[in-house]
Amino acid sequence: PAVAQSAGLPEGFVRLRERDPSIRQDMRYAGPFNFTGRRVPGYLAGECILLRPVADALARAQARLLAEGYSLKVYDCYRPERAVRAFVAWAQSPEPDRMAPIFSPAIHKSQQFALGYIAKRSRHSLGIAVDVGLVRADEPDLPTPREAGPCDGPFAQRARESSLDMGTAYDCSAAASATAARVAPAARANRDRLVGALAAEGFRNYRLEWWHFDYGGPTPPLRVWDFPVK
Ligand SMILES: C[C@@H](N)C(=O)N[C@H](C)C(=O)O
Ligand SMILES: [Zn+2]
Repeated sequence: PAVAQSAGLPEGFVRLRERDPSIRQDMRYAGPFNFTGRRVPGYLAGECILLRPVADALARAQARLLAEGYSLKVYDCYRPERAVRAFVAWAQSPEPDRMAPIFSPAIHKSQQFALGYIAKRSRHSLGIAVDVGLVRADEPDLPTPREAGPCDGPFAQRARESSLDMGTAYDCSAAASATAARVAPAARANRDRLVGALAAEGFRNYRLEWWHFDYGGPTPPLRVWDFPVK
């Protein structure tokens, strides 16, 4: 269904909450529980913003999943370009990586871009990419975690973000995050369900990250954006 222009956003963008309030949101870069350990520049609010056709496609995938007892949960959507610049500065800074034991147990932050876990020209800044996980539709909304064990460790010790085991926690810079990596059978089934529901609506998964999807359907002309998330 058509929705009115989202107030304060450039034409063509919509707040996902207005398009589909049933999709859960835990926008990690708007607070300190992410790999940088700080709120990321450009995120003034924990709001998922996307180009309208992308939000529409996500809402269709959500309808598909709700019918099976599952729900989507988004962690990042449109990403201002200044946030990407902040990721580059973070990776290059000599400051110790306090969050490494949680988000990147085996790699140094200076390797993040070369290994493909963060992009210098991210499709998130075009408004067509989404970081999204799967939860059970009947599980209570979990608060943003404040601490956690290693993201590729045992399910019970990882960040508490879903009752479903996805094989790693969100934003885990580790080999087990690759969508086709060998993971427990339940996690394999959960990844397959997520990829299947999104692929059916035009999203392509990024092979190194089970949670990252780019929309491949028709959109308005694409460009890099830097308006703040609010
Ligand atoms: C940083 C992570 N959440 C992510 O989105 N990675 C891809 C590669 C990106 O930065 O576009
Ligand atoms: Zn992503």
